[in-house]
Amino acid sequence: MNHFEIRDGVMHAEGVSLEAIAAEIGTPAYVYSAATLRRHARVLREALDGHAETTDALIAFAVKANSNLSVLKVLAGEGLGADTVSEGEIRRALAAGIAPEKIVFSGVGKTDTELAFAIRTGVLEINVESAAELDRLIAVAAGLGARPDIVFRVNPRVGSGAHAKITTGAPADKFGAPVEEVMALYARAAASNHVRPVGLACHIGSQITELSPLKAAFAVLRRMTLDLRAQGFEVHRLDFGGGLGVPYFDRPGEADPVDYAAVAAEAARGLDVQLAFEPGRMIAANAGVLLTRVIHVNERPDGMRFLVLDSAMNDLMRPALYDAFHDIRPVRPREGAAGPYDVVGPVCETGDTFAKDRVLPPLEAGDLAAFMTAGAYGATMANEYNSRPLVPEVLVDGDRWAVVRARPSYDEMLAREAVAGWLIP
Ligand SMILES: Cc1ncc(COP(=O)(O)O)c(C=O)c1O
Ligand SMILES: N[C@@H](CCCC[NH3+])C(=O)O
Repeated sequence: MNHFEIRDGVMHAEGVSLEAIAAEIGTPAYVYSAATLRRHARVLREALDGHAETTDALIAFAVKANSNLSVLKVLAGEGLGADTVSEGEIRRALAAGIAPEKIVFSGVGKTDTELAFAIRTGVLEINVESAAELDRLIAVAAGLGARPDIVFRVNPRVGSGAHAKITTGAPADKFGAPVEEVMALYARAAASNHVRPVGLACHIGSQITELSPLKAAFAVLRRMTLDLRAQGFEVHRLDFGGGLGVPYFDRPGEADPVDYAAVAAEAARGLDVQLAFEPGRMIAANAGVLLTRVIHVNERPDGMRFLVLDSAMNDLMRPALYDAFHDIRPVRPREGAAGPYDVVGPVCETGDTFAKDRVLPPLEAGDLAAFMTAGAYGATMANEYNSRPLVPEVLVDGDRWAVVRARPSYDEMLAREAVAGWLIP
């Protein structure tokens, strides 16, 4: 079921008209559907419940995809944990009521301060990505008299994802340690009194629409588990990462969570391990839209036709960064023939182009439109370039809605800065 649909001629998020939201808080604004978030969490949980190996798996939502406290709270209510990559994300997960035992701490460059924070918090596991990090973690844990559980993130040499900038498992990617290195690091960690190696992790990329690369990566972890056990090491946790793709409506084919669960279950068969998954996009992407208004249509004598929106690359960076496709739909569709537009924002960059030659239904100055599939890596990647105030976020839940991140006023934006004392006469 789609929770963003046209009713009485206007697009609604669940029971709330997007026109009503725009009238009250202005545009641009992200709007999330709590029902869609819950549905996606349940779809994955039910798929995992289909196999003995995956039934008790931890679903740790990748906070980087959408870190809004209300979104995390909705997902915490569904029993999800959190995959985090910074102290800030751990703090967000905790603030949303996610228990430390459901928090995974990943990332290629965790600082000593962040590692100490994670240890003191008592997170489920720290995913170690390199020899350099292992050494620092051992020193930090020794200083605290602690012995955290760690999992090694393997770079399985299987890269996948919709764009070169979002693969993470190819040999030259900065993520994870090569298989042979992990085998050596595992022994080094097991010999330390300050970390306890308990398993392996991988995450090979994002917006993955075919299961074969995931299957290959999971098979690497399976083989390593058997090899490590044969050497007498304990391996009881496997973290299969995230990466599952979603429909962006430009091309067919997202991976089916039921098939995904089957692939994961097969890889873990007979291993008697505790599994974790770190989905981000799959949970949040289609649970959000970016609501925007047409500033004007610039029809030039040279034939170019620009649809100039009040949202820009600073609000939704994916098209500029990855040439990503986002479906653009009128909030109140008009009668008339569709036609091509170059869809742009007001930021002073040629790259501030959402789509070129996109055939869209008629749109006029003042009309509202929605970027679909914007609930993941939208608001979290937004910034204030061109001194455009940070885009606000709204959560809809049935007939209720609330602003869950307010648009800063210009005064608030300026108040974060200061003029150095010596510059004031
Ligand atoms: C370690 C890790 N886990 C999980 C994710 C979430 O990925 P996705 O949103 O594609 O599911 C990411 C981001 O790609 C990641 O780097
Ligand atoms: N931010 C990216 C995906 C990277 C995921 C994080 N490793 C996107 O919007 O598609």
